[in-house]
Amino acid sequence: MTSTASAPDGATARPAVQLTSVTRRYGAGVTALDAVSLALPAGSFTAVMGPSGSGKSTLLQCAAGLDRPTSGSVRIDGTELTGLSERRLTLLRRAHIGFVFQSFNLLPSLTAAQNVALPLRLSGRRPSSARVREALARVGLADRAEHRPGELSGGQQQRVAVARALITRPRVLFGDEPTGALDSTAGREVLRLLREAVDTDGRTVVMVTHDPLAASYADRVLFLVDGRVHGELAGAGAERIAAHMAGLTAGARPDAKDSRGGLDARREALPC
Ligand SMILES: Nc1ncnc2c1ncn2[C@@H]1O[C@H](COP(=O)(O)OP(=O)(O)OP(=O)(O)O)[C@@H](O)[C@H]1O
Repeated sequence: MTSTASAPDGATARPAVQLTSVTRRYGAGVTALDAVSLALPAGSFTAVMGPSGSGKSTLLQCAAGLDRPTSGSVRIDGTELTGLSERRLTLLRRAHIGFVFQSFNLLPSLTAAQNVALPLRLSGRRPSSARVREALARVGLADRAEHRPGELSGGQQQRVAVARALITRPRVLFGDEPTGALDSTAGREVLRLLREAVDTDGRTVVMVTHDPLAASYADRVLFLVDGRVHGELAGAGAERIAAHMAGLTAGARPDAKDSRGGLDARREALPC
């Protein structure tokens, strides 16, 4: 199944993320992704849901260039990832991709400011302290710049991770269960920041989640079952998303296409 959507403003644009017939096999027996095709417009927020083992993390890892598909094509903003050398792939990831993990992945010996500056330093750039301060202020942590991760709450650490992921102004921000280790208040704050990155800065966000409430922050939810895209919801609230998930895990196949009110016009399918 090819899953596509129009750009939020209705204009036809090059997708920020495009997978064409991506298959990822592990050994002979496991097909984690099975010929997945999708196109995510720039400036969109997509959530990926599905039962455990359905291939969500594999999809994210392949789309972000952290894993290589067995076959198929992955493009970020038009650049083909498959076939790039490790070095070119690393450079592309540093320049164009941000990643937020469930477990924050901050370096414990560095301050919040140093953690946020790290991606730019790894790219050989020397970030100005003003830019780092601004990134921390954006996530509400201007006064915590000199604190180390161990001195911050989980929610604060994840907000540092969001600032770190956004400081390079990436084309695409991938989140693998970014709220999975947080309480609901801290999780909402992180989701608000992701939403703001899309709405204010035009970033593209792709987030794996098990939580229907988290998924409801997205413009669109893609559902995976057995390594295949198995429908989507656009502009749906948490209840509707939860009902859809319940149908999937119960083996039912609810109507895949759904949308709500004013969002309809922005969800027209495009050729992939
Ligand atoms: N390195 C690996 N070696 C072998 N099989 C793997 C490997 N990584 C993932 N798999 C298998 O691929 C399938 C998809 O895994 P994946 O982690 O992408 O699923 P998921 O939907 O993210 O699951 P969960 O919600 O439980 O995190 C599973 O059957 C898993 O066991």
